[in-house]
This record gives sequence, C-alpha cells and structure tokens, in this order.
Amino acid sequence: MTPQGVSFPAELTDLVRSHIREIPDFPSPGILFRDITPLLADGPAFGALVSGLADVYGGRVDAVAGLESRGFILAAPLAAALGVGMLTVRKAGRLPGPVIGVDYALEYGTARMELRPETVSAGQRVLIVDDVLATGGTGAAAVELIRQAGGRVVGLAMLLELADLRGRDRLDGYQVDSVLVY
Ligand SMILES: O=P(O)(O)OC[C@H]1O[C@H](OP(=O)(O)OP(=O)(O)O)[C@H](O)[C@@H]1O
Ligand SMILES: Nc1ncnc2[nH]cnc12
Repeated sequence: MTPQGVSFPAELTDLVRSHIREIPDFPSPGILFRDITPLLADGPAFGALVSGLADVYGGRVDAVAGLESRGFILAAPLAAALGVGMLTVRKAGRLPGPVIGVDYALEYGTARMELRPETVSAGQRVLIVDDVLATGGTGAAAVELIRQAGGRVVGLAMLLELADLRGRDRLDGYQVDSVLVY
C-alpha cells in the first residue's frame, strides 16, 4: 500500500492544540504528558474533532479499531459517525477468548495488546485510531494484530504525534495521519 496522507483543517489542529494540557514528569520523571481531558470535557470541541475525523475518513473504511484505553474514546464516536463497527484492541487479560496477542514496549513500561480475531472480517479495511503516537509500539502491535486477524490496515489516525520519539518509523509503509504534531 502506498501511504497517502490526509490533511486535517488548520482550524481543527488549532482547536486541539488549545485544549491539550502539558504535565511534566507524569506518570514518571522525564515524561512530558499530553493530557487530552480538557478536549474531551469541552463538548463543542470534542464534537468538532469527531466530525472532522468523520469528514476525512467517510467512505474509506469498513471498521475502526480503537486502542485501549484512550483510543477507545476517539474510536467509538468515530465508528458511530461513519456507520461502521468498532474493533477493540485491548490490554492483556481483558478480552474473553479466543484472542491473539502481541507484546510491545511503551515510552514508559511494557505491555501486551490483544484482539478477538473473530471480530475482523477477511479483507476488511480497518482504520486504527489512538490518542497519542509516541514510540509507535502500541500502533505497531495493533497493525500486527489486525493483519494476523485477516484485516487490511488502511491507515492510523492519531490525535497527537510526538515526533521526537519517531513512532512513524515503526509504522513504515502505513499511512499515519496526526491531527497535531509536536
Ligand atoms: O506510541 P507508544 O509509545 O506505544 O505510546 C502511545 C500509547 O501510550 C498511551 O497508552 P497507555 O498505554 O499509556 O494507556 P492508556 O490509553 O490506557 O492511558 C497512548 O494512549 C497510546 O496508546
Ligand atoms: N507523553 C505522553 N503523553 C500522553 N500520552 C502518552 N502516551 C505515551 N506517551 C505519552
């Protein structure tokens, strides 16, 4: 697949930027945490974000995969707005079986993501959605899971991208669209 990025309206990017809080040394020393809760708490801003994403991806995807847990908050309303199903990529031990799993490293700590392969149809065009692209470990794990389950990853939509952490490099060959890049 040739990655062809989509562009989000500048007003949407500005709206998101103005609703993100930056917290130094959370959840551990040296991490600058980008807090999306002010954006979620602002109804018109959150609505504009979901509408903006739906405008861009409408007609292009058959399912939206949300990555636990903050990715769920964005993926669920987007899937509903697009009229497609939502796939839940969950942290280890949360989904009843049968599941497939992939281990990965985070900016802070390690984790394992799981997916119920029965929720994915063969060849389904899946958009992966998450709030933050940092090292790319979570996104790469999700790509692997969707692929193993028989889905076709058409891209990854990220609310925020922390460019210094080069997560995009781990997603080489996939379309990665970020509303706001730091
Ligand atoms: O690109 P990466 O380095 O993999 O990091 C990005 C991931 O880290 C955060 O999730 P976290 O595991 O902190 O969980 P949460 O969404 O449950 O807060 C964030 O929501 C992304 O999913
Ligand atoms: N710096 C950060 N802020 C918020 N969420 C994150 N997930 C991974 N790194 C993060």
